[in-house]
Amino acid sequence: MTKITVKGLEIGTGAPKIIVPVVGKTEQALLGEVEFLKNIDFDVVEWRVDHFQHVDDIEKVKQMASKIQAIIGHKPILFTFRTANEGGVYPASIEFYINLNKALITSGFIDFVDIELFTGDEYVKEMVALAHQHDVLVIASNHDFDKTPAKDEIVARLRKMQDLGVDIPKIAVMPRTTEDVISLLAATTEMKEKYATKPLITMSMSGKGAISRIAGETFGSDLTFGAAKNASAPGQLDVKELRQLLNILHRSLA
Ligand SMILES: O=C1C[C@@](O)(C(=O)O)C[C@@H](O)[C@@H]1O
Repeated sequence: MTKITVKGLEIGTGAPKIIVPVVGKTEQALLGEVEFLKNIDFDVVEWRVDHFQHVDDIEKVKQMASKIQAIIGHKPILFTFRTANEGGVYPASIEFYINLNKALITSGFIDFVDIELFTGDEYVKEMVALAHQHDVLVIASNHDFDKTPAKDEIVARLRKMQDLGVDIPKIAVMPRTTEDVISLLAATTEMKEKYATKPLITMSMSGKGAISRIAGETFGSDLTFGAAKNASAPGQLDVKELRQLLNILHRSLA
């Protein structure tokens, strides 16, 4: 499996790396969250721009991205415009989704961009090509906030993302039963052991699925989301406790 190194962070080896979301609505709230991260032990910051009150203003979004980079740019920055269909808070047209992502990919302010698989194969391929021209890595994503698809379907979606050329495939699903959590973990291991040529991110959401957010080193997920001030999805653990748990499991595996 190839590992990826971004701003000195090695992804795909050792304990899973921690991504912390920032979800501020106003400029002040957002920059406050980013400042707060200066004293937090984490690996990647995710700006969930769909929470930002000026998300519809591309110039303002670029300005904010430059401010975030100025504060915390020694760590990798992931730009995520989550659509309402997949759990985001701002309903945007596909045209706007594409334009905003393109503007940020070419801005020089981000290291990773999140692109949703279901926006379409051609679009994903186009974004991958553009991102790679600008030294930006692509995390493809898919979310099901209602249920957990069958194991084979989860593996098929992750393989499809990989085949489209993205750098990190990601899937987040909602468990209704403990068996659903086991399906997500089994899919992760199957993907990792049989097909993966890239690092992966998988998680089962909510309290029931929280085990999947700490056990990535065992089952094959290379990054995990933890909350600093505010969570961006159900089941995210506090970043400090998350690091401790990841380190405990890493030591027992070593
Ligand atoms: O895709 C994901 C994963 C996530 O939904 C989670 O369950 O931790 C949180 C989101 O902010 C992120 O973009």
